[in-house]
Amino acid sequence: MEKIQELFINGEWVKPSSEEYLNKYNPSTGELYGKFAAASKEDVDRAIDAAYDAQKKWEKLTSVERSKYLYRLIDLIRQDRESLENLLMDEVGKPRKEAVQEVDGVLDQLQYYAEFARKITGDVVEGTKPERVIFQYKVPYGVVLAITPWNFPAAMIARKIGPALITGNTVVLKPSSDTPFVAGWIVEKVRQAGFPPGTVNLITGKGSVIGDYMTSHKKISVITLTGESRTGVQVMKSASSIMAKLILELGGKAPFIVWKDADLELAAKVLMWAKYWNAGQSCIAAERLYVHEDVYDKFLNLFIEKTKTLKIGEPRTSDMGPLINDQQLKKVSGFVEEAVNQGAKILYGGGKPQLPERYSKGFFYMPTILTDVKQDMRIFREEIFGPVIGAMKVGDDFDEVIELANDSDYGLASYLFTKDVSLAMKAAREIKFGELYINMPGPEATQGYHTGFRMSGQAGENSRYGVEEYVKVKNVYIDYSKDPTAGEVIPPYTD
Ligand SMILES: NC(=O)C1=CN([C@@H]2O[C@H](COP(=O)(O)OP(=O)(O)OC[C@H]3O[C@@H](n4cnc5c(N)ncnc54)[C@H](OP(=O)(O)O)[C@@H]3O)[C@@H](O)[C@H]2O)C=CC1
Ligand SMILES: O=C(O)[C@H](O)CO
Repeated sequence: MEKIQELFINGEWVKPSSEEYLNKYNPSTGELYGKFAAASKEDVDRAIDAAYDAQKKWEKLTSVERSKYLYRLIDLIRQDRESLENLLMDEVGKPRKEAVQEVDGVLDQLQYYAEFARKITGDVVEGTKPERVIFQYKVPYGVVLAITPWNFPAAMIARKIGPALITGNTVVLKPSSDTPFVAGWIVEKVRQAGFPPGTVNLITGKGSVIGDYMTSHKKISVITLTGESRTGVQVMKSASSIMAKLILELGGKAPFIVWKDADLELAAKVLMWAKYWNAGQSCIAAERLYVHEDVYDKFLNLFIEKTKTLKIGEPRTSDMGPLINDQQLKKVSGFVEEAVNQGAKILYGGGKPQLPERYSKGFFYMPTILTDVKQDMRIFREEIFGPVIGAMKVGDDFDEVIELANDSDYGLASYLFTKDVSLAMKAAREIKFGELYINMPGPEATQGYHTGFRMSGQAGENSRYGVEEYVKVKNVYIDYSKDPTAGEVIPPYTD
């Protein structure tokens, strides 16, 4: 039976008022996978109105009462996790192990935020006189517009609705048009968990069509977007008209630095994760390889040998699946062609893999390694978001390597492999990236603050800092003396 994803507004599954639906294609086969609702502006208004009205009641619950809904949601997801794993393999093309890992991440994040009950505390600060006091309350903003990407579609939703809900905000969720069914699956669990109507609403549809309307809607107080940097720029422009609080988790261009004293086996193994996890479709993926000249050839040969062991194909029986859609496939192959035209050389991969007929129309691309890449090539400047990496040989000047790493419009994740503690601490100080992984793989931990410099976004998610992004500090001043104006400078001043 054809899969259809409807909208979820004020506690009910509803059809789009336009009766219009958009197509979603299976990335492994290129075949039509299902259809999802194309919400109209009227649908958006109804969803935001529902969230706005529900929020007034939701914030009056205690955080413990709100957390009980989250714990019920966690149980419902855990009980039915296999169907979400299957959906991630089908809708995103994720290999089984990564689908299991993502559902673990959903549960871990929701648990982390539910445990913030009773921990969202304000302050009581002394006033300017003995009988004055200032109460600093941490209060919810109101309605949160959560806009999510397709690459970790379930985990990115959990990372937004978790902190938004526990702090007393309500949510309108706009998922990627590449993963509407994962979003629908999670929202159905929200419904089963008994969240009050309007607490969480689902609006599907093209961001390019309804995005500006949603992000300039007067009843929206917070916009949390995970997506491309150019989308973040567009959202900033549109949201400026309502001065919404922005949480922007955007693109990455992670440098992966292998120093002359590195454990090469460890670095190569970690690079297998940092480059091929989710077929390289990750904001923290290694996107630029800088290897010390003394170990360059040895390390690249080691990495190529490991890359050759990867099984490419359909998600349930392979190590690496397809890219998400045909547009991404064209974009990734374009980076490789352009780099070769500019003088880079392909050491391994390039082009589509040979696959059985059923998958021949899937959006697959070979793991690809290039050498002789230059710092000014587009493959080193812009986010590839695929299983492709260019390598550059670097000399013995570590300051220069830090400069090369920081020379990027992006500043999210970075990686360094060295046994020299002083070099590692120097990089920790001088690298201008939100995350530096030293001699280890990622991904970011729920208790780590996931944030980036420059075009990688602003504010951040996860950790207690991520929770604080969803509350505003409200200051209430009280003077309980007999004469609150005693000694104050109050006109008139002249007799
Ligand atoms: N920093 C981080 O933590 C992470 C960052 N990312 C980044 O996300 C990107 C990949 O995700 P992808 O989904 O392709 O990113 P996109 O920017 O294409 O889309 C992200 C979301 O924004 C929506 N959108 C698109 N245009 C607008 C608009 N004008 N107004 C409002 N919303 C809009 C999209 O809807 P629609 O699909 O309908 O276009 C989608 O829901 C990569 O750049 C990656 O680095 C991914 C994961 C984590
Ligand atoms: O890297 C990403 O794309 C997400 O933050 C998952 O780690």
